[in-house]
Amino acid sequence: LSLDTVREFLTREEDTIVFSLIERARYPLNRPAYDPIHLGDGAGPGRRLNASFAELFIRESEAVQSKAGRYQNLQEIPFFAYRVPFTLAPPYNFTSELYPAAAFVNVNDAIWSMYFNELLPLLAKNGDDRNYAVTVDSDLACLQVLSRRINYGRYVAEVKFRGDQQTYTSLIQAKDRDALMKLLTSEAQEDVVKRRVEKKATVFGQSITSDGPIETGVNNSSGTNFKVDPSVVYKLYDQWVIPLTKQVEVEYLLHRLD
Ligand SMILES: C=C(O[C@@H]1C=C(C(=O)O)C=C[C@H]1O)C(=O)O
Repeated sequence: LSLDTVREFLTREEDTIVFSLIERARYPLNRPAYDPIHLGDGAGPGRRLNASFAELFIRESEAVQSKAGRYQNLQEIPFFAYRVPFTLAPPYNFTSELYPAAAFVNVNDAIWSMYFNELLPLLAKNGDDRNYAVTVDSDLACLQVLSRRINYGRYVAEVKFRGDQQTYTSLIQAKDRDALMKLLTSEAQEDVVKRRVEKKATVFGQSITSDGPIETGVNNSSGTNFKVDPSVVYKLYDQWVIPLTKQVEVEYLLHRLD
């Protein structure tokens, strides 16, 4: 584990993030999939479940993946807690570079509300095609990769801690969040990441034909001809992905000496 290898991991996740956003952007907003489910035949008051179709779909999907051992790998953190035994696959002992007492740190609740309340309205056009299962399956793919990328801040923090144990130790002992945040921040690196991910959205989001040049998109600065608006991807990183990753880094460090 080195700063180069953790940054390579984050760079590769950008590809998965851009493609998962492209998939979600194929479908309209499909609002009813996110409203609390109303059971009943319309004759009586019915029964209002305290969950939406999206939430039930994600919970059930995660439960299957939990049984299959997905969350044995500490890189993966579910949005819901499961007590289902891990029974669908042969046991495999994942090793982890994380400090055990800090490995639990995650910001999945913040990712969940950011995704549904802020990002989704920017990604999907208004409309309802009733294609709810494939739509929320694409939401799940987005949520899983965003969670993996952002909560990977634990690994980034571990590397930074090992690289400068003395300075980090005194700031952790002083519980000085602001100084920790400042020490782990690299504005130059953040700028590289944001510009690269925006460029990936312009490259991956073009329509490819067998003949003729690839559309460069230079005349499409509004983003309307791309499968996902590159400026939305830039904004996603600028406002949410990077700040949340750094929040994970700080929280992890605060538990690094527990
Ligand atoms: C992840 C890192 O830590 C911080 C967060 C970054 C990010 O989320 O992309 C980039 C630079 C740092 O400010 C890093 O240094 O690579």
